Amino acid sequence: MESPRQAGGDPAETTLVARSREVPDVSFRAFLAGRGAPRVHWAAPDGLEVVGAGEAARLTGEGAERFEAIRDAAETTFERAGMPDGAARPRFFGGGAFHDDHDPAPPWEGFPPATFVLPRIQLVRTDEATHLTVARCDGDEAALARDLDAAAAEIDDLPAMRPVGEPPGVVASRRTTTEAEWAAGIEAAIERIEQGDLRKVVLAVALAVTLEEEVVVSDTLERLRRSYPDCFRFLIQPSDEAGFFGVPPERLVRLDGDHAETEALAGTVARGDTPEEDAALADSLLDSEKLQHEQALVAEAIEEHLAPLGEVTVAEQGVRKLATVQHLHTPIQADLDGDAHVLDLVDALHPTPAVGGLPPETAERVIRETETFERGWYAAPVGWFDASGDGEFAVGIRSAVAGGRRATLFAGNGIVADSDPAAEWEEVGLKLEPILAALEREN
Ligand SMILES: C=C(O[C@H]1C=CC=C(C(=O)O)[C@@H]1O)C(=O)O
Repeated sequence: MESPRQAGGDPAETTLVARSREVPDVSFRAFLAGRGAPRVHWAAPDGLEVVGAGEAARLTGEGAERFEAIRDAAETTFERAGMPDGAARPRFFGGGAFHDDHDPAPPWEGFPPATFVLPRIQLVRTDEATHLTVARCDGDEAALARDLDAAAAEIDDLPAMRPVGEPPGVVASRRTTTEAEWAAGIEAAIERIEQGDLRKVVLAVALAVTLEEEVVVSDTLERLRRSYPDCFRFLIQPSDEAGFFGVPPERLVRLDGDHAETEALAGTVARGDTPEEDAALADSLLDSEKLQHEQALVAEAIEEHLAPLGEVTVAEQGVRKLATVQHLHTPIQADLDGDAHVLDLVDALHPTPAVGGLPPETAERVIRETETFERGWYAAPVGWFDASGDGEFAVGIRSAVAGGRRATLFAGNGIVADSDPAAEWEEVGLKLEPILAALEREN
């Protein structure tokens, strides 16, 4: 495995310093628009919203131990740091690819198997206040004080609101898998399930979209806020060429001290056109043996992975309603026995059978053999961690990678013994629809 790298040199030889101050609330998209890559945007359903730009430190890892290596390097980076705490504390933002041996070929240029950036400038909004935090990795406190003054002056000049521009418009869109290939893949997976060497696999499609004009990814994300109000929103933009963004309804894990929260989200039906139809569809979701099985495998696997780490509590199952689909949803919590870093939990949980399958190794092999596109960071962990190892990660679904006049959207479905290829083809369409709509112009 390649060892993790840090901008500015070896983590052991850098001194991270950071400083913060409260600032007036400004438009986070205006902040992003005025700065080059790398850029990040993170918004969680609990109200935390962060934008960051520039790179005080970057950690990159490869191979099966990519997250462990990043955790170790981050601990060294933070060891000698003098830093703000509370909401304004510096955070590393990033994630990894679905497969740990990912090769960053197009459209994934700039997205290695795992990478995290600690931004030079970070703006954090909570329910209470907005804070500006600046960071450097050369230990130069005097320069840091000047950075903070300069960044605060720039923030002062930003507008409180920024209108969302026109969508780029869609010229053409094409699934990179034909319906016949899709059906053949599903039938082959079902055969393996019937033979007994596979229990479930999540197979996905990519939708390649050609845009009329260059996409402004942060505006696209803002448009999606309306269709996905209670979801995560993220943007990871390592270069000006491409940004990975999404509105995942699914938390991979959140760690706060020794308390971890996650969830099993799987099993899908459409939304109804009327409240009655919607409720009937929700009932059919709850009553479906197939969909209950699909989700139970996810809940059981999560429980199994967390059980050795502490006491696990599984809450009651409910229905999670989104713009075009509704899912079975079970919140899961764990009170951990020992000290853990959120990246340890990411490592233990990814990929859950909501995006991979069971047994995990067989499912990953089937995914590689069947899918006709590169998953890249789709369906993989994306989020942040701080100096104490706390953090939060979403599962990078309901997502796309976009830059210039090109976007690639992704969506996948859990396949079990009684899956029907035609119904599954339609279901991926429902999952792709909101992001596609955020790129389209109204006629
Ligand atoms: C893999 C995806 O969704 C997962 C999460 C919820 C429901 C799913 C399903 O019903 O198949 C998937 O497991 C995706 O949106 O790309």
